[in-house]
Amino acid sequence: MAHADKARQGIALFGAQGQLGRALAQVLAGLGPVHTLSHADCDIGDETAVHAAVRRLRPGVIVNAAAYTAVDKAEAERDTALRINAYGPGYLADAALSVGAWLVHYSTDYVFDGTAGRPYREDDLTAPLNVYGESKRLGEEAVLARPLTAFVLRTAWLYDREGRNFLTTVRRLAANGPLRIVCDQYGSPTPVTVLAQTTRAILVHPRAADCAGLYHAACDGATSWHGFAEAIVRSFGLAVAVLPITTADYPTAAHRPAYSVLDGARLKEHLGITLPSWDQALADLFMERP
Ligand SMILES: NC(=O)C1=CN([C@@H]2O[C@H](COP(=O)(O)OP(=O)(O)OC[C@H]3O[C@@H](n4cnc5c(N)ncnc54)[C@H](O)[C@@H]3O)[C@@H](O)[C@H]2O)C=CC1
Repeated sequence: MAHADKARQGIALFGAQGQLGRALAQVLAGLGPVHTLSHADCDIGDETAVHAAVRRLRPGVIVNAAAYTAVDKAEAERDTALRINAYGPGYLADAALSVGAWLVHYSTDYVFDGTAGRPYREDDLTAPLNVYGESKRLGEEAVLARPLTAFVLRTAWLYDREGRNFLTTVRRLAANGPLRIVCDQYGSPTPVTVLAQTTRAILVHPRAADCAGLYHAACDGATSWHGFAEAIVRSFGLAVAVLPITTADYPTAAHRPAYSVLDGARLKEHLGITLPSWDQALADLFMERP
């Protein structure tokens, strides 16, 4: 079947009400009918519910934007994180196999321990530092172990102009005076719109069917949370100081990698797709809606 026909047959979008899910619903709309499923419509940790939803919709493509994303809370809720992030993707992969659908699934830079000292490639050793990362790694493995056309996209530091994320939090807290932000964790902030457009570019690519697998899909370049906060403050034109603090000054339940930058060379090599630099992507977001 030709590549574009898979999406034309219908896209079942799980996690449609999350920040990435909302962007995907908009960006994928032109490709074919998009069936949006929220947590209330289908719990991806419920194998029977997943199979029933997929049997009913018979999509050509399943896109899974549903996940347990509370990184710190996951330390105390391991079973729930595993149910949703490790077993859920396996159920979706089995359901995709049963109807011949492709599967797009998202994973995280937090599968790495942050000690590489250079951007991580897809075949670098994973060694998650926290339960969330561990649960996401198991989810990737569950999808990639099944013999189906699956794209597992590891992404990082997602944000949007709306909803609850780092950008909106910085904007809100800036009203209360100087911000204290961690300066010794490095990553690549990625707007959800950029990741949604990347997903679309993969699905319409003429060679997509031959290029299934694991890809790093985050914006190019890197910054610290402190550097990102400074850029956000500048973008909003806010007059507030952003003070650097260390990870040790801001203890959290979950340990996080110090350097989880993702190398996007494989996506470029196999599919010719590149993502913009993180600062260009932030600027673009403000160009769209000053
Ligand atoms: N937010 C970030 O910074 C990063 C996110 N990711 C990954 O990107 C993907 C999208 O993340 P976001 O949109 O930021 O997350 P989000 O937390 O905004 O959205 C997740 C959605 O999943 C839904 N959900 C939770 N449990 C569910 C269940 N059992 N069944 C069905 N739906 C359920 C939630 O209701 C929510 O709408 C996830 O796979 C996440 O692990 C990867 C790296 C960084």
